[in-house]
Amino acid sequence: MNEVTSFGDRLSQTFARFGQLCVGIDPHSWLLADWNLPDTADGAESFGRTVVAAAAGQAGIVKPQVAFYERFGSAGFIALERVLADARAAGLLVIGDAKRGDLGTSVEAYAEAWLTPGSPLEVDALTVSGYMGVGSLDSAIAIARRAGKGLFLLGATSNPEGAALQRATVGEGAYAGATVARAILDDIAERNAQSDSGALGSLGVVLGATVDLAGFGIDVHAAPTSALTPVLAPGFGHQGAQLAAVNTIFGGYAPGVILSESRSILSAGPDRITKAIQHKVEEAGSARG
Ligand SMILES: O=c1ccn([C@@H]2O[C@H](COP(=O)(O)O)[C@@H](O)[C@H]2O)c(=O)[nH]1
Repeated sequence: MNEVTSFGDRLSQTFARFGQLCVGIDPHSWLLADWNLPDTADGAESFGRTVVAAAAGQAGIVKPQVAFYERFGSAGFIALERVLADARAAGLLVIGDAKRGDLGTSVEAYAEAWLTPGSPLEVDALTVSGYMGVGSLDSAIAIARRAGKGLFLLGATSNPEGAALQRATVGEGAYAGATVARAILDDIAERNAQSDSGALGSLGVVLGATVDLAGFGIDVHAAPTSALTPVLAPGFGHQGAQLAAVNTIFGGYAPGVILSESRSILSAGPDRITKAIQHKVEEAGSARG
C-alpha cells in the first residue's frame, strides 16, 4: 500500500510553492449581487468556480465557507461539491470551513463526510470545534491522520464575542490553569509532537489575526520548532488585521500561519478577481519576508 503524505507535509509543500495566502470563498448575498449573479445555488456555484479558476496556479489554498452553500439546502451542497471538485482538480489545498463538532460516532460521521478520499464533499482539511472537549474529536483525528487530512480546531477566534469563553480558565485535568484557547493549542501541539515528524503538524488551530494572543495566555515566542502547529488565521482584510503585521502577531508560529482573506479579495468582482489574488499573494509574500 502507498504511504499517505501527511497534511502537515502537504501544507509545507504548498507554502513553499505558493506562499501562505488562503482565498476565502464566501458567496454572501451582496457579493452575488455585485457579481451580477442570482442569490441561488447556481449563483453560488458560478461564484465559487470563478474564484477557484482565478486562484489556480497563483494561490495555494482556498477556504470555502460551507454556510453560504448550506443556506440553499441540497442544491447548495451540490453546488459546493462542484466547487470542491474544481478546486481539488486544480491542485489547490482546500479547507472546508464548516466548524463541525460532536462526539463519538457522530463526529466520526462528519469526518467521513468531509475527509474520506473520494467522498463528494472531500476537502484537505476541515474546521472543527473542540469545545465539547478535544477528546470528543478523537475519532475524527484518527480518520484525518489515516487519510493524510488536516483538522483546524477553533482556538482564539477572530470575533470579539469569542474572548469571554475562550479566555476562561480550565479548572481541571492536564491543562488546568490554562485558558481554554491555550489548552486547545497545547493539546494539539502534544498530539502533533507524537505523530508528525515534518516541519508542520497535521492538526492546526484557528487563531484570529485580530486578537491579542497574549491576552489568551498564548506566548507566540514559545512556538515549537518541529511539528509546528499550523494556524488558520482569519481576520486579515475586511476584519481589520494587516498582512504586513503577520510576523509581529504570530511570532514563532508565523511560518505555519495560513493568511486567510475573503471579502477583501472577493469584492474585486469577477473581472478583477485574478489581479486581486495576484496582488494579495505578493503582499502576503512580502509580509512573511
Ligand atoms: O475565527 C474565525 C473563524 C472563521 N472565520 C471565517 O473566516 C471568514 C472570514 O471572512 P472575511 O471576509 O475575510 O472577514 C468567514 O468565512 C468566517 O466565517 C472567521 O472570520 N473567524
